[in-house]
Amino acid sequence: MGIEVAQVLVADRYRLESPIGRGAMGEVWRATDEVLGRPVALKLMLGDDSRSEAAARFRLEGRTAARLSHPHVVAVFDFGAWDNRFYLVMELVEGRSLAQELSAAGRLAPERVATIAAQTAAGLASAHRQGIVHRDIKPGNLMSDAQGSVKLGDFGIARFLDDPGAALTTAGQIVGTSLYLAPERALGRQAGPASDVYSLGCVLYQLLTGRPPFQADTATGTLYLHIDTEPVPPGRHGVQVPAAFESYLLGLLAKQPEDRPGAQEVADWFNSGAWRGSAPLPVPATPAAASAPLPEPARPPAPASGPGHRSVPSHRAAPAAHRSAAPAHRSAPAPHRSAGPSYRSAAPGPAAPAPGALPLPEPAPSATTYALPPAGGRSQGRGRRAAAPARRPGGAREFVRRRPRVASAIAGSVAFLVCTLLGMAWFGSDDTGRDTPAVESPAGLTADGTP
Ligand SMILES: Nc1ncnc2c1ncn2[C@@H]1O[C@H](COP(=O)(O)OP(=O)(O)OP(=O)(O)O)[C@@H](O)[C@H]1O
Repeated sequence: MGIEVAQVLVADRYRLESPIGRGAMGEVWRATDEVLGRPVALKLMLGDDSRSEAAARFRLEGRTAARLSHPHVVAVFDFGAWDNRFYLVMELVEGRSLAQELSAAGRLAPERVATIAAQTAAGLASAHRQGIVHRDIKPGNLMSDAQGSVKLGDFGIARFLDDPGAALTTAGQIVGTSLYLAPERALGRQAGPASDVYSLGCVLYQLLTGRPPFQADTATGTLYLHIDTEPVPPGRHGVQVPAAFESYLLGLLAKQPEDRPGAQEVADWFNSGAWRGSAPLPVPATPAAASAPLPEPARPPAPASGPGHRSVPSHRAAPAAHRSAAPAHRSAPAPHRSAGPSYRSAAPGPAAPAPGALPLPEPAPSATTYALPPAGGRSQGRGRRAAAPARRPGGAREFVRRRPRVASAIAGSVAFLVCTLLGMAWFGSDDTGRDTPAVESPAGLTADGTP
């Protein structure tokens, strides 16, 4: 469905020059705006069904990007229909995507990744301030211009926080790329700004190490890894990354959205140069963290498990992994961030040397829609089994810390039950008690323990 003849004039204004590339929804052309006499990028929707999801994505992308004006967001100039197809006219980014940059280099030096982090986070923060969640942060959607400046593009599956209905997500489906999908989204919850920050963390991790933090051999398996497996610290992949950079990066990958810094905070931190710090960021005490063994690498998971395997990501799953393994600051409570000191307090130090050449990373898949496995299903054992080793025993204390109200309600119920039983025992010898109706405990059990 490509344009066969170049030099086509779209909407009497945009002259198509040469194709740049093609994504799932459209083909992007280098074109000239004949009215303003400037080069532009023109995305032409594939197919001609203006009622299709692609059309909705196109409209959404136009509407979304039109709200934004930021040096690190690809500007959108125009949107319309021509020859039964929608088109979107954008700022032409003369350069390449970070996916291409990564493919060429294998992995990028910390200095470059820090610059990318600061710029992308700044672009993201501007979207978040407008109430827009991008939802598809990945290397292919980050473009680098001739000066190496990064621009965030492709708002085709973005979501307006004030208009959830605008998101192109069918109930029970998750839109995005599994390699970069935040745990809360893998669990079927709505994306928020923190979900973008998590995705950015995945991208930065991949740029530094040449591999994404989580990857199984199926998309669903990857989702489970996001939910309950701790990322391997980048340094353990043989990459020389300043300690402050590494621990901050792991903070972006916190399982709980509230434990991640905001996009503007990320931009400020990287801009400050704090990432060069040679000491890890101060963290709250989690004794097991420093010496914890490496979690199971997020690599080819074990074969599918048999019946009875719990395949549905439960909301309890994430905290279980959250409290395990390496990056201790992940367990920091939210105020840790809002007060601002910890992530930024590491003094700038000498930059680590750039890593040498390494094997090429695996190509990133394109945006995909996933359906969550049905509750109680058992077909997704592969990723789940790979994820399982990340769980650690001894979660009661952490549960109390994270869910104090639930914990105190449980404790109250138990105390009530114990008192009731003690009372029964105390007065049990009295025969008058035989006519007393059974007392029902909060747990729904009678005093003699029968339902
Ligand atoms: N404004 C732009 N300037 C220059 N190149 C662009 C621009 N927008 C997109 N491209 C390039 O055009 C190609 C296709 O982009 P497009 O956004 O359609 O798809 P994608 O992001 O690669 O995949 P998908 O949309 O399926 O996730 C990519 O190589 C991208 O880098």
